[in-house]
Amino acid sequence: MTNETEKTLLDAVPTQLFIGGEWTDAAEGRTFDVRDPATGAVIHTIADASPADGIKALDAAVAAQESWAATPPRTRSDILRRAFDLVQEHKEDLALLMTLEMGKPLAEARGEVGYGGEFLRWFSEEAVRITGRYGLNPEGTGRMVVSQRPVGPSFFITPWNFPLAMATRKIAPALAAGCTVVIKPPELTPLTTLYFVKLLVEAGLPAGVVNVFTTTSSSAVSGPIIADPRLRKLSFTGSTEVGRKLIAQAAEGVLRVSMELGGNAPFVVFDDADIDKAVDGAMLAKFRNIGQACTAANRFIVHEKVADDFASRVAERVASMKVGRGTEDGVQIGPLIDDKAVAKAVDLVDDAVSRGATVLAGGKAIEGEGTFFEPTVITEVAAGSDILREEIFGPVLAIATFSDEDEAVRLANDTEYGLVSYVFTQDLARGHRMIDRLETGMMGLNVGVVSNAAAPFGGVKQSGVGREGGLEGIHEYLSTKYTLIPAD
Ligand SMILES: O=CCCC(=O)O
Repeated sequence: MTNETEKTLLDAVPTQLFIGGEWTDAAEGRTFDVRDPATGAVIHTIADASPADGIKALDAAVAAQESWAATPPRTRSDILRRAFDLVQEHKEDLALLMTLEMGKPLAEARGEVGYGGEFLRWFSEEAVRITGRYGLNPEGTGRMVVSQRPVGPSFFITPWNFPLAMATRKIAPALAAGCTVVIKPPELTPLTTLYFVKLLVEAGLPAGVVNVFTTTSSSAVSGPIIADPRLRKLSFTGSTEVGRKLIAQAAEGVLRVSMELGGNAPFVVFDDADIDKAVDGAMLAKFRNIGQACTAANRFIVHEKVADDFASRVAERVASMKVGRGTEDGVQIGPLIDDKAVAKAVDLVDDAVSRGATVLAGGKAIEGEGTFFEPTVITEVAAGSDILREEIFGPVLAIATFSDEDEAVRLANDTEYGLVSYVFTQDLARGHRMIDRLETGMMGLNVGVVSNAAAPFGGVKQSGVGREGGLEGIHEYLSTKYTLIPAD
């Protein structure tokens, strides 16, 4: 059941597609329900786009591309900056909306508004710093001009776990660079994007520059857009399995792609680590977003001399975590996104236990309303356990041990993923060695969260292609153009 505040907020969320600057029904007026994972109750009913609706969204983005690319960078920057201010003004609404549709605790949802909003501010600052080069060629016969052009109409498929930040992390650099956008928010958490787009319009975004469709038929609607020769760029955040298929589809049109895919982050604790800091870092790296982050620590690889101490300290913290609907005071662990996520956590824990792991805290799904799983610590996890190989995406902290640095590196790198790693050591030289030796696109050295709008977010190996955020982020939406002009 929703209360009056929640009802008023939900009533303010658009229920239609946003195409060419107009809110419009889906073909044949089709709709679908959005549910609160904490209760299973329907909280909103919104438009369910067809493939034809998707193509209309692309038509609008294509029609707006030339004028948006020609819009002065300062104007693009000002719109993004106003959008940042509006996000701050509507912080409480956006946070509550994310908690309602995704389940994360309200305090964390507020944190996401801060994080997601920063991409708007950062790229409002980057929009006016797109530069080029000018110089004489070596022969002295020509002047070489190197400039940056917007890539063109871009299609975004965003995930359910960070409903605001994953949208702003893609939309803001695209707009800053002069690209128009079609975005498909996730079926499970579409409301935040719809609400955010209302704010973009209020910030002065011209018609057709951002177009949104919501749908229950993701591949059927996305496929024709990706196959359309007018599209220039595809950006996706989600699983490696889906990303691989999208890359294959994008290859047909030789599209630029940015892929932020799965992770299997190692969290390595050396015997010289400050254990208090390692425990604090572990709580963040594991339980942020109820463990449902691609950056979540997946494998705790702890030196055998400190493993018992580390395990008992995290287990004590975990046992006292409050579980409940994210809107309740003091809740640290909300529901998982759906039944499948709960079943996966159950299977991974059962498999590890059947191979000899010990449960120190939690360990089970919570019976009753909603999709809750107890925050869990398991230790003595044996090599070969599924939990060391698969992305958990839930509040389960699994500990295995090592005896020397080479073994720690071997275990940490023993995965096809390479998004982020976490290392705890007080030995500076060892920390530097780990930066070189761990095969990940990002690393936290004595810290449990690395995400920041000013930092290049992305992975190596099967964790993806490209970087979002930082100085690098805008270049995903720019292509380099070289022009030669005779010198005389
Ligand atoms: O789950 C992916 C995004 C996580 C983050 O931006 O910190």
